[in-house]
Amino acid sequence: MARIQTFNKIAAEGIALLEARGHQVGPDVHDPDGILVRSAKLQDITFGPSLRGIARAGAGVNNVPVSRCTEEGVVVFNTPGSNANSVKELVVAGLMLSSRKIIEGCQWVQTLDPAKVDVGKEVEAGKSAFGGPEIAGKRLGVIGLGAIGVMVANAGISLGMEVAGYDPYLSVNSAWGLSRSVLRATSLEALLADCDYISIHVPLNDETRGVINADRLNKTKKGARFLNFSRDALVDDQAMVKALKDGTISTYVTDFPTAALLGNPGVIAIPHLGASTPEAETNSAIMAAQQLADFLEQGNIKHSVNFPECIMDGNGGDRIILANKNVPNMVSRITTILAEAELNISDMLNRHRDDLAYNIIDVDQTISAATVEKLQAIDGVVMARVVPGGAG
Ligand SMILES: NC(=O)c1ccc[n+]([C@@H]2O[C@H](COP(=O)([O-])OP(=O)(O)OC[C@H]3O[C@@H](n4cnc5c(N)ncnc54)[C@H](O)[C@@H]3O)[C@@H](O)[C@H]2O)c1
Ligand SMILES: O=C(O)CC[C@@H](O)C(=O)O
Repeated sequence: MARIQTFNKIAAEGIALLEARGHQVGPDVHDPDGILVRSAKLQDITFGPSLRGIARAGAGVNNVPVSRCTEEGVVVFNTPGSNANSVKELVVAGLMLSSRKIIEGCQWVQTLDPAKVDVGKEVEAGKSAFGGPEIAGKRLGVIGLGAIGVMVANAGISLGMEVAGYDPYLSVNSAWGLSRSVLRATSLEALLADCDYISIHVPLNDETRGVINADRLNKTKKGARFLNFSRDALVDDQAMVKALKDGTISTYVTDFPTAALLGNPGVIAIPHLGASTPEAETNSAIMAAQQLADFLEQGNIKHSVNFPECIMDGNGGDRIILANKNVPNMVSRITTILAEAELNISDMLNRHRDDLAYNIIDVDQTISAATVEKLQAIDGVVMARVVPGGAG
């Protein structure tokens, strides 16, 4: 049984999955082995020595201190694609909202006083103030063609738009999913200069922070509509406000309102609703719970953002999981200690990602605490634990 602390409200299906597997789950769980989180910021939280894994029910992990987790041997998971359709649908709504003055028009209708005016007549007389162009035939630029970007690009094609995409790290999987009609933008600047509607779908990291800045906005097509359903800090807010004022950007639709944006004409601020559908919340919670449970119970790693993917079927005996710096001679030092403890290795898997290696080792005998301590003491070992019967 593992102890799993929840941050945020996690969909009941994910909690039920963990409880059905015998784990204790809830917001008040102390000394957790695992954490299940949505958007709560974990940066300021000190993790206890028992913590082994953090599962983010969602795509973005900028609320998790991933580098610190890696140093402490804590595996961080996310749930790629689990909420992509939910975001795509809201982006489609955002395209319409940015084009047609639907929000202003609805707000105006509510101001009409039926005691004083004929509402039907007033609507017909006043509606011309709220017109806006169709999106069909216009050009949509999609920055980042991952789970969400591919769906948005394909939706744009279905809606009769010309679509251009920009993603220097496009995966083979995304390429397979992308409509053949989507054009390839040769650079971010080319996409910005050429598109009437621009939607950004990249993770927030050191490379992408502030990627939409004053310089790039200056090169953006006059009057473009910009949609940000990814993260606030991708866009320089002050530069965006200036671009809205001088007409470079006609509408900024964002799922991440900030103080600097509120009250500025042309801003459509949505309260982070991209993943707020029952379907997405359920998908994300189940996927996060499943991945965390598989790791805590068996040491298997799927969809981690800091550890390599590593999955091995077991043989019913004890299993040791071990993370180490990816330097020469580590495997021989590990296996020497196991041999000295007269443990017979029945199966072993070693995978690496960047500077980190991860091992799953199944043995025929029971592993003692003393052996684990010797493994942990090897210079370069970040984490070593036994998963009792984990190879079962
Ligand atoms: N509004 C919401 O509720 C909501 C929900 C889900 C995800 N998100 C945000 O959307 C982001 C994307 O989600 P996803 O599921 O599509 O992720 P993903 O990992 O499937 O796709 C991200 C894509 O961005 C590309 N990319 C990375 N750096 C880039 C760069 N510098 N320029 C261009 N492309 C770059 C990657 O190659 C990848 O294809 C998440 O990181 C998260 O921040 C928001
Ligand atoms: O949990 C949410 O509501 C939002 C999740 C979203 O921002 C994500 O990155 O997946």
